[in-house]
Amino acid sequence: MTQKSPKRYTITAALPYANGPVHIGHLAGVYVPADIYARYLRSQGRDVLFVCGSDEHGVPITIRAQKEGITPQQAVDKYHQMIKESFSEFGVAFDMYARTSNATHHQTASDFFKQMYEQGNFTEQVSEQYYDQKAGQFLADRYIQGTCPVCSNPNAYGDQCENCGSTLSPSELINPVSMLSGEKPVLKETKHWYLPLNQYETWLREWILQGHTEWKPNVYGQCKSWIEGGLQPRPMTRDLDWGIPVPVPGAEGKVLYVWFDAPIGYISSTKDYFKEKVANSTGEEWKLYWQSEDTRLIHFIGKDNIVFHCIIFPVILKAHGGYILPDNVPANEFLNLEGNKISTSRNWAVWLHEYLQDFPGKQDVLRYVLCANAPEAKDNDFTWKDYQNRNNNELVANLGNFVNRTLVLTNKYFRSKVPPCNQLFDLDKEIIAGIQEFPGKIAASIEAFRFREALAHLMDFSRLGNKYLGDTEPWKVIKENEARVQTILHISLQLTANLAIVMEPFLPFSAAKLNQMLGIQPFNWSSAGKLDLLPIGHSLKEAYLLFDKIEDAVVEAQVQKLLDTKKANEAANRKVPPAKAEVSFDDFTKMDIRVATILAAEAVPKTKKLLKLTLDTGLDKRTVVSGIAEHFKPEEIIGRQVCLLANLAPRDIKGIQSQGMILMAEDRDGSLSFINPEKVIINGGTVS
Ligand SMILES: Nc1ncnc2c1ncn2[C@@H]1O[C@H](COP(=O)(O)OP(=O)(O)OP(=O)(O)O)[C@@H](O)[C@H]1O
Ligand SMILES: [Zn+2]
Repeated sequence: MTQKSPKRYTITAALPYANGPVHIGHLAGVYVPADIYARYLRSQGRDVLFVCGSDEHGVPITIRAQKEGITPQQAVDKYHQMIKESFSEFGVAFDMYARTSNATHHQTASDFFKQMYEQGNFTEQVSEQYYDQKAGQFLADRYIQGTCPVCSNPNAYGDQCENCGSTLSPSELINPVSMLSGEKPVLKETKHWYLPLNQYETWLREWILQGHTEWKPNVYGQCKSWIEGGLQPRPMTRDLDWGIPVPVPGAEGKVLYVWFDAPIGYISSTKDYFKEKVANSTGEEWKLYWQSEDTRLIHFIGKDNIVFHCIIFPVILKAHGGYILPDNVPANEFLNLEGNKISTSRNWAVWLHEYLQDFPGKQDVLRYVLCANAPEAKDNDFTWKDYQNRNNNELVANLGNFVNRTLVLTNKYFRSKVPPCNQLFDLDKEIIAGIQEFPGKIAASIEAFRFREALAHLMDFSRLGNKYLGDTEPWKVIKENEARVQTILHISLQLTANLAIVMEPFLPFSAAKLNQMLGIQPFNWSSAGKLDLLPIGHSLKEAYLLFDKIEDAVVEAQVQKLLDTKKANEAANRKVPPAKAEVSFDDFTKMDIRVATILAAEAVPKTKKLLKLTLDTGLDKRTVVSGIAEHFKPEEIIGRQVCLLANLAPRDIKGIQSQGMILMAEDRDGSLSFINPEKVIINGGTVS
């Protein structure tokens, strides 16, 4: 049950997997909402610990390392550093960003497992698994390739066929082959430790289905379908050499399942925080954030992590004992990019580190767009056009415009000193009521994890300010009634100072700039709604624009980058042409294929594709017209040896008689390559 006023908050954001950089899907799904929530609670003066770190174990890391010819540790070092830096530059204000390959985590996860083992929380089960005798190693599903039983794709993996999308198990693959050695793997018995989820079904029903009806419908619905679908025991160990060794007898060569150790990473990260960042830590403070009933634990994740955070990790915590359980898991659905699923392997993403490079100083624009369009209830699409529109029409035209007009007019009429508030009319009282009400509305939406709604209220708050200036027209009134303008700008300035408070969780960089222009130290949320944040006579600092317009060319360049990716992907996916019908050996021997040398080459006038070649075939000198002009310049190919189909019936091409055809191979991108002997052969040498 949600506690009304917890003493402290532990906020976790999904551990990013360290086999690639962070993209906008991760940000919109997890890190932007988590950061807004943590910043908001801090501004409320609550005791908050916001932890994250890199998830560095598991099979995909070992596969990537093998592909790149480096060790798994080198692979995770590279991405951990990159992810950590880009989060920090983007303003994600973690208290701690740790990593699961470090000593604190290994110890914590290992102790966790050991205690559960000793308490008898696991069941042991022996099963047959594929084993590579040459490599001396059991094979994770991803390490086995074979023919898909569904579509006959020869390169299906042990867990999945990427051609037809079928979920597979290794035993279903036809002709399985180990990706480590290329050998045929054998079945061998292996023992694993299972978490008997089925034994927790009644408890999960009570705890979630009855006790947490307030969870988001997408989260509650997924939990319900998992629980009602019948929970099965899940192995918590793997046969692998990268990870945390299973700390029990008879488990040599086995490591903890990555989804056993990763969520414990939140606890290790908390320990690291006190160890590394708090002077004179007793080493015990982390317990308050994980074991004290008056702490509220919130997990921010994307939808594919729901089962791990709502079912498996809570069962682990419950079985271990002594830990609090998540109070809420406000998981988001997925963000897509320009109509397609974001994908690291297909490079279909806007990468955070590239965005930071391409759009320096524009962290808040991306934070704004990702929150305004967050996939809170259903999958959503990011487009560059929408990014540009939201910047130009909302941040520039609404928020930036109001702040700028207020500051510029105050400078112009009152030499940047906060003017007094004089007689109030109904119009002014409405705005004052707005200043008093909006912060509470925004807060309520944030507390309910409705970040899009909160941001919409924030923009309405600023819109109220713009409307006020539009309705009162201080630039006209100044000529006859300076006292009236004093009041208008006084109220507008108080609204601006309030905006700086409520903006901070969403747009921290802009809030800091605004505070600086206002010449004030940041106020916290308890001051929001007040009408005297800026004292009369207080001097403002120089004003500049909070947001700039983004031009078409800038977003077009980003769209072009994606189009280039699409092209490259299409080329990479181009299939080899299907096999032709069978021919007899006699048919083959009818073809007279020979080595020849190009003596001369010239473009065929009025054509784009054709070159006229003169060849020495050993038998004669002859002319061949070839469609390779788009791939080779005449001067490049003179002197080359080629293979020629010499007895092809002559053909008239653009008025030139072509006597034969040279052989070319086509690559996946459509580029051509000559077929020629590996060493120089006499002209006329036969090919068979
Ligand atoms: N497109 C997306 N939209 C929303 N959330 C996402 C998206 N992609 C990943 N996430 C979430 O981000 C968090 C971290 O993701 P993780 O590092 O595990 O990558 P992933 O899910 O393997 O993504 P990818 O395959 O794109 O690298 C997870 O909670 C995940 O649910
Ligand atoms: Zn298939």
